[in-house]
Amino acid sequence: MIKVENLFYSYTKDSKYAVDDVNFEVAKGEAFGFLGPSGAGKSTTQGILTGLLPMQDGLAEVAGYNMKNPSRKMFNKLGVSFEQSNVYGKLTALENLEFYRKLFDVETIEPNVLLEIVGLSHVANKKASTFSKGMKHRLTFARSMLNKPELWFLDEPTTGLDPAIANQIKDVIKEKSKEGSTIFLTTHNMFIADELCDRVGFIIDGVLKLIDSPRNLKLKYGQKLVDIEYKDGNEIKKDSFSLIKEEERLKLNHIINNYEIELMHTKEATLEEIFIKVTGRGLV
Ligand SMILES: Nc1ncnc2c1ncn2[C@@H]1O[C@H](COP(=O)(O)OP(=O)(O)OP(=O)(O)O)[C@@H](O)[C@H]1O
Repeated sequence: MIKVENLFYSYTKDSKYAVDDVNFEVAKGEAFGFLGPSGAGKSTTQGILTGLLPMQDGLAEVAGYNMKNPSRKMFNKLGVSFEQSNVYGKLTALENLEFYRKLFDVETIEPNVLLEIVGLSHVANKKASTFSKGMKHRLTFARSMLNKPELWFLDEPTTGLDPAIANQIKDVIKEKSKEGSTIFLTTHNMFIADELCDRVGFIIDGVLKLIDSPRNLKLKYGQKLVDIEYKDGNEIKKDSFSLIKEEERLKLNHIINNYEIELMHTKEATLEEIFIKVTGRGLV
């Protein structure tokens, strides 16, 4: 669904690249996450793939269209929900969706249905200018679903939303993913990436450092640890052991056999820890 080869982009049109020789593919039906800190090149890549930024160097194919020469028809297949996306303040939530609906040549979803999904039904007839940032965000998200997109671009889909709404949005994304939509999601939130994505790419300073599934990354880079709390006389002791190192496993066995265990659980490496291991930098 997306094919990117040797993609470069420079805002200054020199050798200072915001996207620096990036290569990846996203298969149909896959949920792919672009993970990186602020300024890594996520939005720039997404901008090129959605036609907001012109192609400079390399190859980018999106939904079968070459981005050197994208066709208007391509937008019938895409859904785009970016943080800075426009909603018209003078129009109501419903009018906004009705307006955008007319831009598509394909079958669209009833705006009222979408407002229900994103929890904005009660303000359907209120002007968008009166909305909070989170509400505008949800309206943009609803707009991005109008044309039942085959390929859905989501930029920080849950940032700035209260936890209940964020969960609702995550559920919608999971549902669409199950139904077979291809998702290209950019975020610096590793929990979102871990929860929603089949594969993630780590990008930093415009360079895509590695791509793999969250599970493989955890197996490859994570060190399985067991945290344990146990009673030693009247004292509660805490310890942490690696399941990989023989010596530590023996110590763990010794504690299990000789002490009363209060609490014990395994701990996986998080994507954030792996990101730091791979790139030497954090996600913020
Ligand atoms: N319009 C612009 N003009 C000049 N430089 C820009 C412009 N937009 C982005 N950049 C630079 O390009 C690089 C990549 O930025 P980009 O916005 O793609 O990062 P990002 O990973 O999306 O960050 P964020 O998570 O903050 O959105 C950064 O060094 C940024 O300063």
